[in-house]
Amino acid sequence: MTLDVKICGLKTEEALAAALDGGASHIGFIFFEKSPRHVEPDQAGRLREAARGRADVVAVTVKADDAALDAIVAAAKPDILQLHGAESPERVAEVKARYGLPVMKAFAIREAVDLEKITPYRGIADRFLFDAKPPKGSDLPGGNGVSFDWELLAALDDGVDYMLSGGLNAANIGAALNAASPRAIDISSGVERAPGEKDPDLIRNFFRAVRAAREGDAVLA
Ligand SMILES: O=C(O)c1ccccc1NCC(=O)[C@H](O)[C@H](O)COP(=O)(O)O
Repeated sequence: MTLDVKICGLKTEEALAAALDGGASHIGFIFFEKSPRHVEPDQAGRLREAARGRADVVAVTVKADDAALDAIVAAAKPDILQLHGAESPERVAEVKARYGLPVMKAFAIREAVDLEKITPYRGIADRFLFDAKPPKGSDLPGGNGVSFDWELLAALDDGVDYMLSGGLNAANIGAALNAASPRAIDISSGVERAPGEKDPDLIRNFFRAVRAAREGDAVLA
């Protein structure tokens, strides 16, 4: 089985190159002003060119309105829209129809009941992203570097396509892949030297750890 790997919150050509050379299937740009990873649509539009034909570009937004999404889609030309706020199933359907792009809907998970929240989104969202709940006081709905109990994901049926996210890093990715069987993983803080500052060496190290955990999977070899 292939494993998609998304490196999220990229802001520099150097970090982007490390992600693409490492074998990232997805790269994420954050459009959320309070985030240390925030990029303007034009900046993302310039950076995304390096990913063309190599990785899918994911635009991460939080309850963005049409005007904001119009600007992001026009400039950054994403392949996928990640909705990381409290967007309703109707809003997810509306966004999909408006842009003709696949939508990945994020959910914050702490306990089993949180996974039930995906039910009305099934058949609407193209993929789910399961992240941890933000710690108290955090301004960010994502990118907090905290993980949740991966064992909870065992309760999902095989039809649920999800990206495992939240607090992943080179030290825990082996345990995460053992606990759950995701088709996709996502990392941000775990490859940063400081909030919002991606470290190319940490990105390379993460890919090495993923490969080691998967014992030479062909997709990442
Ligand atoms: O990363 C952010 O700053 C962010 C801000 C607002 C909404 C979403 C955000 N990140 C979304 C992601 O997909 C992150 O990769 C995900 O939350 C995992 O982050 P981390 O726990 O730091 O690996």
